[in-house]
Amino acid sequence: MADDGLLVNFEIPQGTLATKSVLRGGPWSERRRIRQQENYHTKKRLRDTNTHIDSELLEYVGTGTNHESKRRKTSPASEAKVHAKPFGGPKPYHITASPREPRTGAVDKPIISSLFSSNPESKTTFDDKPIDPNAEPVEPSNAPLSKELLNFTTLGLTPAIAAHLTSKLAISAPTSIQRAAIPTLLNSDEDAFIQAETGSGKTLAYLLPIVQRIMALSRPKSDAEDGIARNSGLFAIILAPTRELSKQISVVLESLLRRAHWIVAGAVLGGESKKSEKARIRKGFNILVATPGRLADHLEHTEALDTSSVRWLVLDEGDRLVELGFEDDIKKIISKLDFRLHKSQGKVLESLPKKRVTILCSATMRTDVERLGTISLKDAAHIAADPTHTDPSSESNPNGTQVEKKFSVPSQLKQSYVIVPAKLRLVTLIASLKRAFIRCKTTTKVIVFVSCADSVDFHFQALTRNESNDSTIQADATKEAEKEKDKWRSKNDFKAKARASQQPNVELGTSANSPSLSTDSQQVSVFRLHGSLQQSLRTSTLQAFSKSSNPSLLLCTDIASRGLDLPDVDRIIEYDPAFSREEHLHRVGRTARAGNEGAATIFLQPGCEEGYVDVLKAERGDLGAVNLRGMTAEAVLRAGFPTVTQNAGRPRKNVEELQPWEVLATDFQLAVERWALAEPGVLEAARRAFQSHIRAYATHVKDERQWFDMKQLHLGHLAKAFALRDRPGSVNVPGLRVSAGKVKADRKQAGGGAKSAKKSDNDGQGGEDADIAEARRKMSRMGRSTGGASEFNLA
Ligand SMILES: Nc1ncnc2c1ncn2[C@@H]1O[C@H](COP(=O)(O)OP(=O)(O)OP(=O)(O)O)[C@@H](O)[C@H]1O
Repeated sequence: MADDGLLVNFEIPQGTLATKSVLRGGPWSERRRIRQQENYHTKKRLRDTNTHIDSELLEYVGTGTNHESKRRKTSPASEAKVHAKPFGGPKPYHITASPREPRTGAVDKPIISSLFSSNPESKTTFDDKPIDPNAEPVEPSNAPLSKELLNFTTLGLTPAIAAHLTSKLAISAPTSIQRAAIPTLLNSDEDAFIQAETGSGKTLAYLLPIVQRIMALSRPKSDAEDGIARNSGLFAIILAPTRELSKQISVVLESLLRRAHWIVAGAVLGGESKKSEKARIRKGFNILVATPGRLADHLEHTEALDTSSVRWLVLDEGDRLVELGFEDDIKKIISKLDFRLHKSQGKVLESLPKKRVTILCSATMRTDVERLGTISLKDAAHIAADPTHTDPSSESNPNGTQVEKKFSVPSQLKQSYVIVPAKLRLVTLIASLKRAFIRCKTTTKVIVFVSCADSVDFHFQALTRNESNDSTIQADATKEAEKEKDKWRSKNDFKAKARASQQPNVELGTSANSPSLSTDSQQVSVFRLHGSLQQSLRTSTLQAFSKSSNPSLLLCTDIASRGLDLPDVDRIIEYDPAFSREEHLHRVGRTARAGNEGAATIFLQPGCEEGYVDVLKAERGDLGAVNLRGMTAEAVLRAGFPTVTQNAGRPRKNVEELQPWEVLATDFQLAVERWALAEPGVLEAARRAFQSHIRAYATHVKDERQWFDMKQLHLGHLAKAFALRDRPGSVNVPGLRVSAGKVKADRKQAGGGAKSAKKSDNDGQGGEDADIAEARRKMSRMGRSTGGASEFNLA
């Protein structure tokens, strides 16, 4: 029926695993002979059931070596449980090995447990109502408006710029936020706070008025003649939190300036040589895009950087700027700009604002943005996409402007949540990716968000592993298990720890093909991205993902959640839920941009995490009935691991060859587990990922810990999702890949929400510390000591 690797769906005849009789009396050699005979017959009976049981499992459930059976106090039958209540489907029986408490002095043995047993039940009731195919499609909320009704010239842009937008950028009508922002920024010198949902075109909303007003400063009389030059002064500074986002803004700006080649824009982003940046600054820029740290540095040390004529300071992704700890840099920048403007006594430049205008941009609104507003804005206008859309929770910010607390996802986004027991997470992820790539006819791009860099690396390896080695690995499984035992024996060896910490990572590229997701007719490429990669790699990886003509998957941390405008992304999978609701909104906002369609799926575990479904429902309001669906893991697995008859693309096979989805999923899981066991580098990556994942889990913002509660995590089950057969308590990977300073910044970055939650805590002690302490407690229970990996590899 099945090959060697399968361990589910076989029936165990009564008495197969009967308890052994206890032998007393007689010579010891006779007792030993009888026990050996009994072992032999037990093995034979199991073989005679006409089923194939995974050999590793067989050994584990009690027919292993004499050494093992001698060592055990409990009988084999008491360790093997026969579960008559499987996960969904017909009622096959599963044999699972129940985890045992570690014995002092004994070598821990790997645990192989069935995927489909002992899983917690979901309390969520799923709406089985099929989607009405004739239902009216939902109007996109971030799409351009009808060009018959409105175009850019009616908003006050010059015909030349409007024509350039149409011919070079294929943009002919403004979006709602552009309709609201462009006239205000063209005609007034007030500070502004631009708030609109993801993918609504906020970048052009502030760039277009700035470019037009600089172009109007001194137009060239003819095409042959230039107006202002690059050394005429720096008029606008745009700050963005990440280098990726700054680069992206630079690209959009450059494309606009093709219409005004005499205006020169540049970028100082860090990660490049300061010397070459200084040389470019000396030549002069009219518009500068920068990351705050690098700009503050240049303002301090580069004399040639003259900011006396700066008339715009744009803070893009304001909340992220604060979250990443740039508040002090921004204060420094603002005070330097104020001082130099004061010294120049505000040179009058016709068409430019009389004073410096600060524009703060964000898709979400929270305390961080309000604080940044207090630092940077004065009497700011609040520009929202739809001014009629006010929320009862709106309140005044410290500048007296009305701010909208409510923020939602683009209306056309199709959202779903899957309730997945911890053990099934990996196979369900694979199933949902297989489904996404097989279903699509054209190039599709999927982004999978996970909580930490180590988890990105492990899943990248798992998805790109060479499956053709699986059979060799299976044949060598016993040998590898022995090797593994040796490694476990030496795990307390200091030298081994030191060696491991010196080479914590296998050499990994940032892109590769995925045999697990590819089919005969289409290759799927996988990319990985996180903050621990070198900047040049990050840039090239993003470019390669954007330009890839294959169906592609980007595995990443929240480093890719903000502002990035990657083309053709059709699906977001939040494999690990975001640390805060705002972050979740930014993540799902990488799809369904500018009126395009998109889908987003979040993985939640049964138990307290299911409470998050209400947050999703509240987020969608009335549209939830159409655009929010709940699914069981079983439904996703059935779709992703289809039996032969379900798989319409392949020729129909004999009935005997049909394999249920549970078997295919188990097959996949066992293959990944064996692969991890067989390769020491991979095993370490899996353990590291598991460890970092748990630590990262503790950084959910305080308000959301009712749904993401460390105490309710089942570590043993979770370990299976990282292909580990280890007892959680024995996972203790020493060594950190990032420096302490970087980790501090990373924690700030990824746990920013937690940080703000802590601030809002009245007693200031707050849940963050308590939860991190809980993570530590859990980890120390897991590993007795945290073994140097005392921080999160989050970035
Ligand atoms: N008027 C328009 N018509 C069509 N497409 C547009 C228009 N304005 C912007 N876009 C496109 O919409 C996409 C999203 O724009 P942008 O990155 O500025 O969104 P955003 O609001 O800043 O999103 P986020 O909050 O995620 O950063 C870009 O690909 C951009 O080219």
